[in-house]
Amino acid sequence: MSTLHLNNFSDSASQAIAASRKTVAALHAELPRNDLVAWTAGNVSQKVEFPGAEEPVAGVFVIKPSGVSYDELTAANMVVCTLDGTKIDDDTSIGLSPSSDTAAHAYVYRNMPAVGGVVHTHSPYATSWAARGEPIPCVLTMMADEFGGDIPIGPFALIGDDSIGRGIVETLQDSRSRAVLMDRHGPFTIGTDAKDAVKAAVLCEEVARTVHLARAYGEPERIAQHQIDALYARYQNVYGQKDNT
Ligand SMILES: O=C(CO)[C@@H](O)[C@H](O)COP(=O)(O)O
Repeated sequence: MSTLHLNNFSDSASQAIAASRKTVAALHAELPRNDLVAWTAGNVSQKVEFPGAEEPVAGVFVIKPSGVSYDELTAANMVVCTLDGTKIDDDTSIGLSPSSDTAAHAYVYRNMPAVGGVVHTHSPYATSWAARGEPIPCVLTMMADEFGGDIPIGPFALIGDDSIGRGIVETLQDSRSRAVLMDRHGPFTIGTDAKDAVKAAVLCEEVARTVHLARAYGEPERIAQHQIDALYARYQNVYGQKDNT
């Protein structure tokens, strides 16, 4: 744990961290609710950036503690880490370790500045594609909309250091996809914030399941590239509500 304490941040930064802890705790409930995880095997994080120079670090991220039941997750036991993955003194117990995927989340935040949220699950259909080391081909309009093409496979990597994070960044940095299936491991998704990354995790599992079911009756055909491009452009720019605030 670093010697940095929550008290070292300004009131506005502390409030932003507190709001993120609340958000991230609540979003973890979406993982079991959408059948994306077994037991405690999945995690959500969100980055909090401090644009001014007055804070002790440029940013932190909030992530769940490792191996704690989703029912027991609250804002108060969300762990706060600096962007190198070190837990700060966040008023949680000194023995409460962050998720075992913390180094992977930290690497993504350090190397993909536009990413504000990261999610990892072992959702069963997406993980079955990962187990085969097979990308999910873009055979559904929802895939073109949300992922802009195939959902790629990332390299095989061991948990515990930067390896998984490096694999995620290498695979997604030049891709439109917000999901990567780490080889023989499972999906990691990214978003502008934690909610956006959770949405990508839910939709990744949905398309993994649907394409799997379709393949029981034959090989579905990939959508033509120009149609994928048109679908992606429309969905990214027109779909949903405009934020007028
Ligand atoms: O891949 C694995 C375990 O097989 C990890 O992703 C863990 O399942 C994450 O659990 P937490 O440490 O986040 O509770």
